[in-house]
Amino acid sequence: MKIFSAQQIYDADNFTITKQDISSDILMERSALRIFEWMHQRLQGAQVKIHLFCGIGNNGGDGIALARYLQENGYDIKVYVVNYSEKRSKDFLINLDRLKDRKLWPEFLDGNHDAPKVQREDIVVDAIFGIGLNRPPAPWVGELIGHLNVSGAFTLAVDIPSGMFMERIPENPEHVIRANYVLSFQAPKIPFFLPQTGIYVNQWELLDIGLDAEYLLTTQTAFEFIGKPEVLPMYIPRLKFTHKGTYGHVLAIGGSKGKIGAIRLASEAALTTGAGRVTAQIPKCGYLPLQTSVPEVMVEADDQEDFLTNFFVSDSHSVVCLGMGMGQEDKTVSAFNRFIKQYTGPLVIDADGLNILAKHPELKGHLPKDAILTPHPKELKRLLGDWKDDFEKLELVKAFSIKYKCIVILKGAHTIVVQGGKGFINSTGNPGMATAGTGDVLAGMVASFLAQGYGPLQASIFAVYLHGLAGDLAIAENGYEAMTASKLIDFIGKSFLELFKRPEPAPEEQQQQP
Ligand SMILES: NC(=O)C1=CN([C@@H]2O[C@H](COP(=O)(O)OP(=O)(O)OC[C@H]3O[C@@H](n4cnc5c(N)ncnc54)[C@H](O)[C@@H]3O)[C@@H](O)[C@H]2O)[C@@H](O)CC1
Ligand SMILES: Nc1ncnc2c1ncn2[C@@H]1O[C@H](COP(=O)(O)OP(=O)(O)O)[C@@H](O)[C@H]1O
Ligand SMILES: [K+]
Repeated sequence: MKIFSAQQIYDADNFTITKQDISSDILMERSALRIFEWMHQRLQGAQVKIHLFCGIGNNGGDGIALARYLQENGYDIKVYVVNYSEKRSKDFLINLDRLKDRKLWPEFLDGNHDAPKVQREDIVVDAIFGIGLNRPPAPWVGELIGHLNVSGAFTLAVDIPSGMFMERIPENPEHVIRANYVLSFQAPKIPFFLPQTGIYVNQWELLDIGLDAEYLLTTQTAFEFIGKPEVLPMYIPRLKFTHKGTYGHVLAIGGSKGKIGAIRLASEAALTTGAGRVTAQIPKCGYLPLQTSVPEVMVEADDQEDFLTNFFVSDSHSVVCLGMGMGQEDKTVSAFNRFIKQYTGPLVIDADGLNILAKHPELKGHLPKDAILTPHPKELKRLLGDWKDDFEKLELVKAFSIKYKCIVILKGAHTIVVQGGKGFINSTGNPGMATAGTGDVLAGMVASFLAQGYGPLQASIFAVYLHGLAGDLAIAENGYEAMTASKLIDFIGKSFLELFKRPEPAPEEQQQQP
């Protein structure tokens, strides 16, 4: 699913208005009606107090139009106009007049009076600012937002929480609505997925307001949101007359004394994701433990007891996945140095592989084309240096990916796969996965898909999605706290099966079946 910029949304509006030959207030009417339907379906006429805080732009206009629907259907509402500017939008004014025609007079707030009282059991509709916010709210508006946040009332944000920018972080973190629910028009917005701004969005849902399908389909976006519909077509079915040679050979290089488990997790994950064969190259101390714990993995031990001193890659290996638990001993760094200068095949670099790259920036130029790097935020910082905020971080990653022609899997609550100027934002996963070793599992899964013939971008996106899905299935059985990386591997199989599940048919469809 595409994630549009604010400008692209405005363009989509204009395109739709011209093509459908409608006036702009029709789009506002559709927006308000969709929100009303959503609320009415849940509230069923309940007499809970609904406070609508409306700005003076189109977001406010949506709120004002919604108030009309709520009033017509007998809801107990109170409408406030947050009068932060004299530049009221045309469609806001049209809807304000329609409201007044119904003898509904909003209370105008200008910061000179106490903020309205809102009880815990009330509902707040936040329609103060939408995607048009371009500077921090005036202090009194910010304080009003803060006041609503502490009220404890259920807060439903229209399109985007007020105070949230589309392209930067807020200056005052208290001056952004903390929405229980965001009803966003047509497409999700990028700040919903970044750690610094996603905190304001508890849950979100999309409402279709009928923006032009051709525009939506043909417009290229900087980001995409990855769900099942995007991932399913990537799947390569396994054919009958295939054999283990068909599914590639992953060489997992890493491990050091006390960290052999990292290689175990990556190798086992690679096998469980479908690689034909997996070989682990590890220091001697891990030979017996690895052989006995995962008998399917072939093990090649280094001469050194506690760390790696040599990487041996042959033509039989289709993919190299390295760095997990590897350490950064001088001789390991030298081995990495020799390897990266001559290896040109498919490559996944994780953990200490990334740390070595960060300490020896001259080696970055030797990355093979389409190498896949899987940093968590700390590893990324070592690699790229610091950034101002999450938006700048994304720009830095994009620039890095373009410069080194590599793919960066930026791990987090919403992992983002970056290739060139484009980011693919993952939809699966949960905080239960914030536990040691889950990143090693991901590295093994990416390598596995590469070995099976998936393209580098597809392997990255597919692995990230399935890894999160396995996490979601695992917590459904184990809860968040008891989740471990090993359990995650146990759910890789089920996550494939989940992928192929069809949605339950609706009751009427069931009846029609013979
Ligand atoms: N295609 C869509 O998604 C549609 C969106 N609509 C609504 O339109 C909204 C965008 O409306 P607008 O562009 O009018 O913008 P907003 O309603 O978000 O903001 C109002 C206006 O105030 C000004 N402003 C920005 N920051 C300010 C600040 N800190 N203090 C004072 N004034 C400030 C700007 O000029 C801005 O246009 C969307 O979020 C959505 O709610 C719908 O009405 C129609 C269709
Ligand atoms: N809050 C979260 N929600 C979803 N996924 C998460 C969350 N925290 C961590 N993860 C996922 O767990 C993995 C952790 O990787 P990493 O930090 O490298 O762990 P390790 O180095 O211990 O293997 C990543 O894939 C990340 O996306
Ligand atoms: K809003």
